[in-house]
Amino acid sequence: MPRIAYLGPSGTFTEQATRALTADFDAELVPHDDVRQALAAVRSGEVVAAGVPVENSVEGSVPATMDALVSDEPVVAVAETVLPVVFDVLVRPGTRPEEVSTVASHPHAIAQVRGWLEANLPRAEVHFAGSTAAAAAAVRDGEYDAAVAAPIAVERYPSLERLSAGVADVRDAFTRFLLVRRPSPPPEPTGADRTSVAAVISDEVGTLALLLSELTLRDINLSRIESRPTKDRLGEYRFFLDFDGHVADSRVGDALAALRRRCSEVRFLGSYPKADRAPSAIRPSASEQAFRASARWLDDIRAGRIA
Ligand SMILES: O=C(O)C(=O)Cc1ccccc1
Repeated sequence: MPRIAYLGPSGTFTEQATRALTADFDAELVPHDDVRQALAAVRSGEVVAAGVPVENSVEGSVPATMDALVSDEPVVAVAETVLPVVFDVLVRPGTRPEEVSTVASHPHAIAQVRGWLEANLPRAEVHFAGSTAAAAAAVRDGEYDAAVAAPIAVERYPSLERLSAGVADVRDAFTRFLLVRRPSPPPEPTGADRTSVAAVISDEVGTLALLLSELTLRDINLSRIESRPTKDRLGEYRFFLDFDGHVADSRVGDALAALRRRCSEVRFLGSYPKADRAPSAIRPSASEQAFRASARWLDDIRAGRIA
């Protein structure tokens, strides 16, 4: 049975997402304390893949995941899923709100319940944990008084109870998760795919604008752009781009080759079916057919076949 790592311990949103991402086959899910360790297990071959949180509709990207994706040996995403995110606030049985002096969770969870905490636990000191379930385990162990956790956590930590359920400052928040593995041929194109890359650009006038133009010119819809310092030099940034299309699509392959020429470093982070399965709208001039026809036309010219 394939072993698949996830950001644990048991009871995280990432566990829920990883179960959804591996629903089609039997897998043994292995919790890891942070994303870096989960990806290290992928890189070493200890597991075949890992489920990791990547971005949230309220709080944006998960920086630990961005950094872990581009450090060390290459890894690629092969699938994504999106989960709605609402939280439970868990306490040891009998704890009353006025007795809660510390509350812990993953930074992304805390960011999404700040308003609720101010209104309901205004005196509680906030602590960050490696994951929502790590916070629940710490409450069980008496380290903190309350945890902001995923709805599945109360089943995994039966010695805790809900102080409040369905907590979220912003209704309809979603988090996107990726299933990541060692490089292998990407999944077949579906017509509704996403491609992720990380590119380091040189510190010259207009480089970012030119990079983006390479996508625009080919009708490629950008769904995310995020920068993180390369950590090598002050002012040097790596841009994480997610855009519609599959590396097997001519327009995407063409754009990737252009990025490779323009950037000092480009890391391909995968082409995989979009969770919403929504096909992207492409003008006829950027269709596969148009790209292939124009390539044939050029080949003909080069071979002296001019009609
Ligand atoms: O800690 C978790 O449960 C995670 O999976 C990370 C996370 C945190 C907050 C919202 C979504 C995912």
